Amino acid sequence: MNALTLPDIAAQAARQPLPLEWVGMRGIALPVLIEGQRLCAKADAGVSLDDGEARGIHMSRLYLALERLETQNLSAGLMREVLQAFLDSHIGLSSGAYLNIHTDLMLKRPALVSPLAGWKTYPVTLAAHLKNGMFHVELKIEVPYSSTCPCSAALARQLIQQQFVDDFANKPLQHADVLAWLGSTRGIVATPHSQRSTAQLHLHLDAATEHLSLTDFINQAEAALGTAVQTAVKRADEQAFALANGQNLMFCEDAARRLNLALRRSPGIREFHLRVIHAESLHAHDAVAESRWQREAQ
Ligand SMILES: Nc1nc2c(ncn2[C@@H]2O[C@H](COP(=O)(O)OP(=O)(O)OP(=O)(O)O)[C@@H](O)[C@H]2O)c(=O)[nH]1
Repeated sequence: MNALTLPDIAAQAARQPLPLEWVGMRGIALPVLIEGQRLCAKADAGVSLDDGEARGIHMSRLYLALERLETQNLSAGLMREVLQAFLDSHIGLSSGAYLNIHTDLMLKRPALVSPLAGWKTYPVTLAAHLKNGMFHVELKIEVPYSSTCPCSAALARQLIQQQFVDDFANKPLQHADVLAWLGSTRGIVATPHSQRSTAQLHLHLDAATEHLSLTDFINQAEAALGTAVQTAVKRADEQAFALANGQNLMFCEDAARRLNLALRRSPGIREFHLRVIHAESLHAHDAVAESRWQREAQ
């Protein structure tokens, strides 16, 4: 039997004629290049099946069109090229093409004070579609950070004041005594609660953006929050981190507002939806805030 005699079920007529919105493959293993970094990714590739009479799409054509993602830096333009290849290989069958790339971006981050550095991963999804000639690309990034509760900090300060009143009642204040007291556990009888938190950024990018810098978006988000989680840490770094947390006390609402204001200044974004999740240590549930923004039409 040769290739010409292989049965081609996809070319048959559908038994139950009906168009389908999305047909393709999910979770295709694929090495991709992002900002020069070779990353292990999973791709979802699909097209619409507009011709309800057609039995099936041609999965292998979508699969093979992904090949160019192995050798070229991932960009909006490259994703558009791949989507166009999906459509070109499904003329008469499909008017919409879809491509999602899921990966973990790895960034080496310096310590706050010491000359150390270490790696952090940031889950990333790039989702693009090309439909009736309209191209659309979105980027989802998760950024971990630390948040310290401002209310808890104020309550702790009040207890520290009360302890000071108790310990120094009716005593003349001596600089050395106060300094020693501040350095003792009595000088910090209560501590505010803080928690590892996550910002989920869902960015709708300008379709014309050629240079896609995920690192820039992550850096902007971390700078706005001021309390990025650390990698390699010595005591000097931990002390600097404690200071950063003390200087950036935040409810989830504060974090959402900070990110909103930073991202709307960021070039290349035309719309976003963000969610911050504070995995509370005070509660067994999370504190969550969401925010949206859309650039006004010019
Ligand atoms: N459409 C479709 N194909 C599937 C599915 N599951 C597995 N396949 C297989 O995917 C393989 C590739 O499909 P095609 O791209 O049409 O393969 P082909 O006919 O050899 O390639 P072309 O000549 O380019 O059409 C076939 O062997 C299908 O049986 C499915 O659920 N739907």
